[in-house]
Amino acid sequence: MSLPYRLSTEIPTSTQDYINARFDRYGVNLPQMRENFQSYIIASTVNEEPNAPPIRIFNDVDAEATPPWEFHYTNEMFHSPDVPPPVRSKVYCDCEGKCGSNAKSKCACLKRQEEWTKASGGDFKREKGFVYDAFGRVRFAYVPIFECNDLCGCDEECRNRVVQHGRKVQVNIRKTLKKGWGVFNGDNTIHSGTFIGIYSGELITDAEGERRGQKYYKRTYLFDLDCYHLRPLVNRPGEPPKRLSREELQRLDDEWTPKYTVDAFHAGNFTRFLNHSCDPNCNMTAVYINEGNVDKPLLVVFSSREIYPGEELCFSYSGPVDESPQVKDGKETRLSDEIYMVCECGAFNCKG
Ligand SMILES: C[S@@+](CC[C@H](N)C(=O)[O-])C[C@H]1O[C@@H](n2cnc3c(N)ncnc32)[C@H](O)[C@@H]1O
Repeated sequence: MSLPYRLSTEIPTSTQDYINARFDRYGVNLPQMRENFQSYIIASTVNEEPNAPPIRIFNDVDAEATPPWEFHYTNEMFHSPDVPPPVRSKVYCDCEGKCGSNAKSKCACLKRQEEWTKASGGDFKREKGFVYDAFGRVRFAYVPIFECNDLCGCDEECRNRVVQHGRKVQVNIRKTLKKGWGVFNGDNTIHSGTFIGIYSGELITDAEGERRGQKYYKRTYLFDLDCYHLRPLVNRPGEPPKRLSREELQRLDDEWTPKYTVDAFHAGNFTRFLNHSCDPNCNMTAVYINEGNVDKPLLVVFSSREIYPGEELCFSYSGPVDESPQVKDGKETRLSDEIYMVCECGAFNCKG
């Protein structure tokens, strides 16, 4: 069963075109210009996340009024015509009220979550139940999350519905000294495991991502759907996930190429401004809601530790920080395509 979706050819451009045609007026660093950008963000997302705290824009570094008006602000995924349309997940539960997460529960969503948690190689004694705790925070990282969906019987208060309820944290977009624009925490501490935002944008094929990667100069907004949890499925499409040994996973790594990439250049939300850090406080997790195609999870940003008011939110563009470095021709290489000559994250363990 198909799901409603929008094509990348439908990305709205009228607001960007309007502002850019009047750049002499709108390019000036005045409070009014920042307010226009803030209002544009609210207007673009008010229907899907009416309770999301407003995002503010700050620049005390230079004369740029706002981030460039080069993208459509959205939390949605716009599909490139050569990416398969979304298909509805065949798994849903018939729970009433909230889904139970104990051993007696017959919840189909819980069963699927536990299968994937197990296959992802975690400590299954500790990592039982839904990934979210009673406060909607992630209990263990690097496990794909399968939320309850539109066909499930449970209510909106079910603990297995977090990303679908939208952003609750207050974040700001602020110009940094050396990394362009970045995302900063607002006035409240963000607890570890909190949902921050969906890395939304254009969903394109890996080949198109490679092509665009060659063209982008200095800045890139490309992120592969390079999900570790999908590796065991490489030779067994459509089958349930299976726990594999470390050696088997290593072997599968060689055969693995991600199929899709998210490009947040033309469309995206505040997460497109998240910079890289070698000592990150956020991570990216694969989350499924209604999508039944395991190759097409949402890339979702969660905090990975407590983040204090005013702190910059960053994640590691090279994947989990404790992942062993890739070595090619005797040299350590990075795993992703970040475009900058020198890392300016400033972390004590910065790899440069
Ligand atoms: C996804 S964008 C992040 C938002 C970007 N700062 C902006 O102003 O639009 C990625 C780009 O930000 C810059 N960047 C991110 N992290 C960086 C870092 N640690 N050091 C230097 N540049 C960084 C690079 O230009 C990179 O290609």
